[in-house]
Amino acid sequence: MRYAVLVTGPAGSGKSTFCSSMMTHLQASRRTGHLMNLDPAAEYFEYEPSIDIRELISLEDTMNELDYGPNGGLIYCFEYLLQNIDWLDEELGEYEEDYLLIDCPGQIELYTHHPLLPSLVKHLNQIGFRTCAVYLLESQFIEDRYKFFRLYTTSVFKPSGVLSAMSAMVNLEIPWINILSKMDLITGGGDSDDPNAARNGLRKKRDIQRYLEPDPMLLLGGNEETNSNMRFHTLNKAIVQLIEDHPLVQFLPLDLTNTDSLENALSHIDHVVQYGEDEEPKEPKDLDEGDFPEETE
Ligand SMILES: Nc1nc2c(ncn2[C@@H]2O[C@H](COP(=O)(O)OP(=O)(O)OP(=O)(O)O)[C@@H](O)[C@H]2O)c(=O)[nH]1
Repeated sequence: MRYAVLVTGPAGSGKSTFCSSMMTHLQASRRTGHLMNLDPAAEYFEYEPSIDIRELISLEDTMNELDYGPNGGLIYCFEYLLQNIDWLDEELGEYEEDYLLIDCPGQIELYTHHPLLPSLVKHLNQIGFRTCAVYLLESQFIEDRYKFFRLYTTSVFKPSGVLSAMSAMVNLEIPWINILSKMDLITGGGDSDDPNAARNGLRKKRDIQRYLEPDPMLLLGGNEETNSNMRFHTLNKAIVQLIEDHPLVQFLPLDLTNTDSLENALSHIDHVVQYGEDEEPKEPKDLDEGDFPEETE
């Protein structure tokens, strides 16, 4: 059996860094894998991919020759890949390695409502790959609970981290792991001179648990909402209800600077790609109840 992991997530969420850390970790664990780049606009890789869509087609050439913008160009590149799927089959050859890690582009439209990735997954299944996806969301999202949970406004309405993960899951319909990336940036609050820093850090970790299994109750009592449109509020209320009624999205925290955390992510991937998703996902190892102090307020 061959295994493939689609590494997805918004731009800058850490997909390429995750792929290269995972490749290094696989090697250190005496396991093997191959990295495939699916981003026709990628410029630099810390870990050189062995299969690269840019050898078939590049975004820059597409934009120059067809006068497309970056989003239209990306879609064209994916359509071109699917029309020339023999190229991919040839590149994949007889790989029987542990994993094919597929580093995807950062345009979330590709995951949330285009049929292109589902078509690619279907093809991989047909040629004998068991496929799962990881969806990375930056841990900084939890610093703004509105941005994490529901619609928020800049100049336009934008879907939150939870909503975009949810719509990608629904669009792709394959075994799935959501990962909260860049956990090394969650310092735990307070600087090192602060005598309460360690305690604050643990309290912050406790809050994080409410984001790993998204608890929309975190939104109650907030007053950061600035949008005065009643219909916006009503819609957001319905979204909160939806998240509560359908707890589809859960996150695994990942700190790439910590080998145990990487191993934990890899063992989740191993499990999900082989057996599908558990009814009861495993508890993240590094956030046991015992790690947290009693709440005093
Ligand atoms: N501190 C920290 N920084 C990270 C981590 N992962 C990625 N970064 C940084 O975040 C930035 C984006 O990382 P990438 O791996 O290129 O993200 P990406 O999702 O592949 O980006 P696109 O391909 O543009 O969608 C880079 O500056 C990385 O060095 C992490 O775990 N911790």
